[in-house]
Amino acid sequence: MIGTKVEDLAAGEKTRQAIEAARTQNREQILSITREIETVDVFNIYERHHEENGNKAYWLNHDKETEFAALGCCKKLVADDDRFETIKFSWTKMAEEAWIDNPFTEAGTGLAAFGGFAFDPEKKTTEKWKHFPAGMFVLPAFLIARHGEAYYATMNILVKKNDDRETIQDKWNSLHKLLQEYELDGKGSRISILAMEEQETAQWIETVGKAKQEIQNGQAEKIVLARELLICLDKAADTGQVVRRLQEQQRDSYIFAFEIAGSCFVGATPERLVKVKEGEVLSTCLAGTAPRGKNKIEDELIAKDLLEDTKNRSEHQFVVNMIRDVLDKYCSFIDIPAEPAVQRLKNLQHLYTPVTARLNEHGHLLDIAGELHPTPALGGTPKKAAVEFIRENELLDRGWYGAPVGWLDDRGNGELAVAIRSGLINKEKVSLFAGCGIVADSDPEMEYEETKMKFSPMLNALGVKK
Ligand SMILES: C=C(O[C@H]1C=CC=C(C(=O)O)[C@@H]1O)C(=O)O
Ligand SMILES: [Mg+2]
Repeated sequence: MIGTKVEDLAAGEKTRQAIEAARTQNREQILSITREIETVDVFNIYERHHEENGNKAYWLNHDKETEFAALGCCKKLVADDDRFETIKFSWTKMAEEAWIDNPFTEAGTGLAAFGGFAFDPEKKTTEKWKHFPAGMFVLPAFLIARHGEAYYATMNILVKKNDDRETIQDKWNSLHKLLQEYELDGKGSRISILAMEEQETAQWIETVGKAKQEIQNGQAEKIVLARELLICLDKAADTGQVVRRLQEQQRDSYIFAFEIAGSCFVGATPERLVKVKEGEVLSTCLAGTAPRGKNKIEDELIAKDLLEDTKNRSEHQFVVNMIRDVLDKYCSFIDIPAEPAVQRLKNLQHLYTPVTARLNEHGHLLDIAGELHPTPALGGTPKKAAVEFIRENELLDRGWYGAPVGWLDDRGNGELAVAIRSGLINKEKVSLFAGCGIVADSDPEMEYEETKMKFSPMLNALGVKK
């Protein structure tokens, strides 16, 4: 692994500088070393890695070009108030101060952090989300990454004042060892569901009626309401298996998993919030839903109806308008097609409008994310009124559901997806979440059916057939 021989890393200039700085400044320094490695199974590494009460994360972007296994924790950034700004500030500072030995320019190599945000920091949090704060990004101890056909390993280490070259070489050697150990094939056991319980179905439908009333009274134009499905398994879920099934079944989605002290937030989302790559900005408007047909012709007819349906089109247009307004502040050359297209997923179809733009000089991914979140695909319009309605009326704690998750690197590159089609796994207890956009002419029963479709990807990943 990592070539045929273990490189003498300690001889590197950055290593020397980090050790020297730790001594002279008498404080810990972050040292980050990246090298290209031979082909590995990134997911297998994620699946097999285990640290009691530790952190790990997995990310596979929707076009399958970027894949990360982020293992352990070198440094954790946590934020409460002003969370997007706080994370941006602390991440930028950390990146500036770190000693980074990364010979590659590819976005996502070198120093990169993984994490996300809670949907609404002002909502009272419940016990089950206790490990998922308002904002949290982790600089992993080890990062195994695939960018296209190239594979990289990164070690992030806190160099203390008494550390020497040997300490650093030992840690690098342990990364080698870990990669060798994980070269085995991983297959887990099956899980079965003991009980499944919808949370307050009748009340949920009532809340949809209340949201419609709010809209008819002119307090809001759109409000997204979510509901929760509680599942009890016969044994603690094999979260690796769940991720593996999501990968196999949800081919056009972002696959993510954030495991923190035994709790795992996992999902397969089709919705990009924002991506920045060398100043190029990509965002996605995704709202408006219909089922898949039984065959090609039925699929086409449903898609045509979806494109012509005024209720779904209005749901969608709120998202397009808001994303345009936010990007206008931070970008130039904004390109948004006038009409949506249809995006087909395994279990449903969505109205979809891709957005591209060029980031202005001082704009940052987290500035855009902070203003976009929640877009009217997850919050509503206007944002403030919708979020307040959700806070007061929704009977569940969304935690990280519906909020941005993803990664950031030290050069302003990164990607955040909207964490939908997801669930929180706490051993044998699982909470799945699904929501839908309520507009003036929503039918509560139909909205309920729509959320049912949106549970399918996670139910299938848990091994439940619809
Ligand atoms: C809130 C969810 O979906 C959003 C994204 C796409 C389509 C949506 C809709 O048509 O209602 C929702 O706005 C969810 O899947 O939990
Ligand atoms: Mg909808």
